[in-house]
Amino acid sequence: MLGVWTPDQIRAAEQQLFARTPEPVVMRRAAHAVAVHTARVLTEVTDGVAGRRVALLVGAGNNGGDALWAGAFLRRRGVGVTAVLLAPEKAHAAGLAALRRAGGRAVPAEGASADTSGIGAEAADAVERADVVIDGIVGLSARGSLRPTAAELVRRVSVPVVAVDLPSGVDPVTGAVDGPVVQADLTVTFGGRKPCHVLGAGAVCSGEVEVVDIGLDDHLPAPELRVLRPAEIGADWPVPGPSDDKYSQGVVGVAAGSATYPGAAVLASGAAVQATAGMVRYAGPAADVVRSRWPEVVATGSVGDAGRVQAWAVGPGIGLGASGRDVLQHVLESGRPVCADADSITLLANDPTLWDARDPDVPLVLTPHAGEFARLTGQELGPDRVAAAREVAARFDAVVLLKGNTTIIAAPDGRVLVNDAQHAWLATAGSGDVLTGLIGALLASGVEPWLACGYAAHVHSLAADLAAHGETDDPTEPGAPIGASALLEAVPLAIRKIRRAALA
Ligand SMILES: NC(=O)C1=CN([C@@H]2O[C@H](COP(=O)(O)OP(=O)(O)OC[C@H]3O[C@@H](n4cnc5c(N)ncnc54)[C@H](O)[C@@H]3O)[C@@H](O)[C@H]2O)[C@@H](O)CC1
Ligand SMILES: [K+]
Repeated sequence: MLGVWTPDQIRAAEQQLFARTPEPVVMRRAAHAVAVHTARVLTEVTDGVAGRRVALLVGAGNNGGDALWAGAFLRRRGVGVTAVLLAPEKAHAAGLAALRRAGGRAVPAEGASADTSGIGAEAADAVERADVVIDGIVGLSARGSLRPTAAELVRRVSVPVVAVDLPSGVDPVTGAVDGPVVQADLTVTFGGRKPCHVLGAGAVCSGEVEVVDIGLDDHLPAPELRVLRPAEIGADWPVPGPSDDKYSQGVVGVAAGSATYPGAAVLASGAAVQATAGMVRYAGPAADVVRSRWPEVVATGSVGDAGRVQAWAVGPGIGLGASGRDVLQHVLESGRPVCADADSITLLANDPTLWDARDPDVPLVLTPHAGEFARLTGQELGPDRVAAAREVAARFDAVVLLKGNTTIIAAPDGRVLVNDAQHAWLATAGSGDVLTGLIGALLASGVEPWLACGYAAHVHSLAADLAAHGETDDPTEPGAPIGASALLEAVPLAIRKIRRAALA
């Protein structure tokens, strides 16, 4: 797993490091890495380093200091470097001196200009003629989006941007963006990923993220968030072994859909079929439709007749009436792990006595989208989705998978996984039903619920990406919209892909 640490965790570790290694030494390490990566980007876009031009956007703090020192290192490789100072009187003194000693220039961002923007002519010229821009406007101490002068400079950038630590304008803790922001091609960060690199708009604005070792590792506590690597999901994805039979791999029960709306039943059952090789039982009024689409599913009319299962996936399309409530109650009373989605979340929100049906020792997974989350908690979801998911996981003693372009998976003990889809192809009717089936199947196979959600979320978003790109299988090519059936069809491709990653 990749760790993600909050700015507070990083700052505390940094203080411990500074007790042993002086701050300027650490900053030079950080800045040197920025310079090395910028040189790589320069080579990619201009086929060379010496004689190329780099503009540094420099704010008031140490983030700007990193940029200035990176500029000094680039000067040594023959790059023409101009620092554009957003707060000239507050610019990092040692970094600025290092840049000047190395032959770099520094100009104020504001000054007499040819237009009404207030951007000085030299600053405008530096940004517009640069081959690569380094964003050192603001880092870990960022508050809010870019201020007007910085925003105006950033608006003029039309070349690749290397962000120091994080793209300026994103909230370091939540990844939220509510105004002008830097869109980086590459973010060079220090010691470990920060939440803004993996959450929401921040993840998009970060571009590629390079983590540089500056000696913080020994001082970092357990990470606040974690991101699963495809290879580890692939290595752990349940597949049959020589001694397995259909029962030993886990039987999943699917309680979804209705006679009028059988789609949810077909999709959730199909996802369970595609996810693992054991057995899928369907229980509900769409039994005939499910059987005709998925002949391998053992389908019955009601949960009472379903037979033994190792886990239940319940909710999509079961309705909010008495029959849906009965289904949910039966499933919760079964003493088996349950993935409760869609209508079951609303049913739980409408009737809190349903919580009494649950055996507290048996894992429960809740998979709300923002609307269901608000119903369940009685309050709207704010920008800090991680804190919200963690709080609700603890409150309901359940694993909470909060849906969105960035999926947050919180366990009751506070562990949080993040899955950033990096695309929006999953925004299609029925995709949630597929996710429910995937999670149910993994629970039945005995995968720990928090990980089961992480595995399912990853395969779900990967399958959508593969389906959208069809035969090209190339995410840099334009994709085409998909429906949930195409998503479902791509699930085996996605599983093969992560299993292949595990072999590499
Ligand atoms: N934490 C670490 O381990 C290390 C941190 N380093 C660098 O230090 C940075 C943090 O430095 P600082 O704490 O000095 O803070 P920043 O450089 O992030 O911010 C400096 C100042 O900018 C102002 N500011 C906040 N939001 C703003 C906005 N939206 N627009 C304009 N100005 C804004 C604030 O008043 C703040 O004091 C990191 O991001 C990283 O680049 C590195 O030098 C190496 C080690
Ligand atoms: K920055």
